[in-house]
Amino acid sequence: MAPYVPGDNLHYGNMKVGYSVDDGQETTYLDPRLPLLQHADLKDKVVLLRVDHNVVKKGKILDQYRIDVTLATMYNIIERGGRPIIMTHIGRPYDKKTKTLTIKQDDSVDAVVAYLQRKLRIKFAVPQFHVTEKEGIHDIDTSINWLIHDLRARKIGGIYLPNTRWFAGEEDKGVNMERFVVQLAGLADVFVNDAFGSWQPHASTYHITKYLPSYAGLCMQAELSHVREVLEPKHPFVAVVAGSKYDTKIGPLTEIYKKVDNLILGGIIYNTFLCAKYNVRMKGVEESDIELAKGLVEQDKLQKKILELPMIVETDTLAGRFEGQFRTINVNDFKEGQEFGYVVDVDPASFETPEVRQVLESAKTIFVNAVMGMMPAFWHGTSKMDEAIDRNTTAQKFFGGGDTLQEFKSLWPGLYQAALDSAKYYLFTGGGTVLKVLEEGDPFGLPTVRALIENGEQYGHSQENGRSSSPTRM
Ligand SMILES: Nc1ncnc2c1ncn2[C@@H]1O[C@H](COP(=O)(O)OP(=O)(O)OP(=O)(O)O)[C@@H](O)[C@H]1O
Ligand SMILES: O=C(O)[C@H](O)COP(=O)(O)O
Repeated sequence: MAPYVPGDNLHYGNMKVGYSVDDGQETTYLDPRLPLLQHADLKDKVVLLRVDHNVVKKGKILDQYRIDVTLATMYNIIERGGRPIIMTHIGRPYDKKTKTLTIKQDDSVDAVVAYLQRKLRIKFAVPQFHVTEKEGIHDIDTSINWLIHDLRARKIGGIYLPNTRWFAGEEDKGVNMERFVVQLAGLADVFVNDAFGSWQPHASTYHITKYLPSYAGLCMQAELSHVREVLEPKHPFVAVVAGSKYDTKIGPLTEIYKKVDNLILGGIIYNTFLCAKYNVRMKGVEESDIELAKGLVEQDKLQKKILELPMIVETDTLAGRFEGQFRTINVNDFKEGQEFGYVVDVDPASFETPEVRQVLESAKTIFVNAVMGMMPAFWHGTSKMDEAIDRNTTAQKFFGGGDTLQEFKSLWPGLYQAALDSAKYYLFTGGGTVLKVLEEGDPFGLPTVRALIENGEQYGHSQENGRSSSPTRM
């Protein structure tokens, strides 16, 4: 952010009446081809803003961080005369296997809208559209024009669309997608993408840029700048990749493997790796995923970068943590062909082995995506991991991901609060996105960011063609 320089009319004699304080934002450098929100003409424009407010679980917000970091963009849009229509996805309501879309109130944007209304003291309207069973919403019908009329007339502060993944076209690649994108584009004059965490090229994150002048929001810009520190890490570099989103995270793993000095796996990703490596089977781990993990096992045979957490927790039921129904098993005792129940956590003792301690204590950069165990019952491994990582006071520590941040906050509230202000920590809104950047080797190669750059070139409003060709100061 450039310092505020008062104009002549703000000087009375020798007295200065306007001044700015340091906003604490460091100078950041972005690809000059990226069109920035600051350069968009927003006056009286309806602005379609895509955010990643995917923070709702069972209808409740667990950690509002992902919302808070987009407030600056909302403020910027409104302050410069823009009228916002906001949209986010929540959860994964489309089941790829059964090809059905389930709309549950628990995945609605209502909790987010209530939070924003409390925080900003402005009114948001949430339009309702016709829902087809198992297929979701097919059309944005023209009833929304009433709301847009009120938005332009400033009777409401903003419109918040229903969960983007409730629309049949969001994840589709054919006619449904085209129809949805055209309807979305028809609502607004300008598109702003502030959803760093939503890297998947869907209708509302990617295809929309074909139809509207598009810009990167302020949260997106900050995250793209910081991701360089993970891309060009100080070594030794340790990455922890865990959680449940095996389908979107296994791809990046083989590339990340090349960049790290050590890789620690947890969650379903670790289970799948163990099944492939030791030829054992665990409940809930798909055969097709085990096949995919074999490449990683082969890769590790020579380089041995994957640091095994030896003690893991097996349970008979996924319903909770019930005495007598879960136990610790040791990877070193595995025998080929063995079959286990659900493996749902890493035993905290795994973080006390000399090898794991040494790797975590000597690291200069640590990146953590996701949690070690199935939440909320099996939090013990994650808690110990957070503690072990914090013991390293010299490393740069990066945490990224919706659940990652939520659990960090609920397990270690004091540490989480300190991390927000610490130069040694940075919290990314998207963990999967950082993995994708590590895979691509370039933050501006993310499909959603590339789409903004291409849009800037198409409409001639990239920074290069616009205000500045020098690196941008935020
Ligand atoms: N062993 C396990 N079995 C089942 N679920 C697990 C297991 N380990 C972790 N999980 C679940 O994984 C989820 C977190 O993984 P996920 O990949 O969504 O991470 P994230 O932090 O949200 O990152 P991102 O922002 O990239 O999605 C949690 O809901 C947790 O309960
Ligand atoms: O929570 C996340 O990681 C982001 O919101 C992206 O969600 P997705 O992996 O379901 O696209």
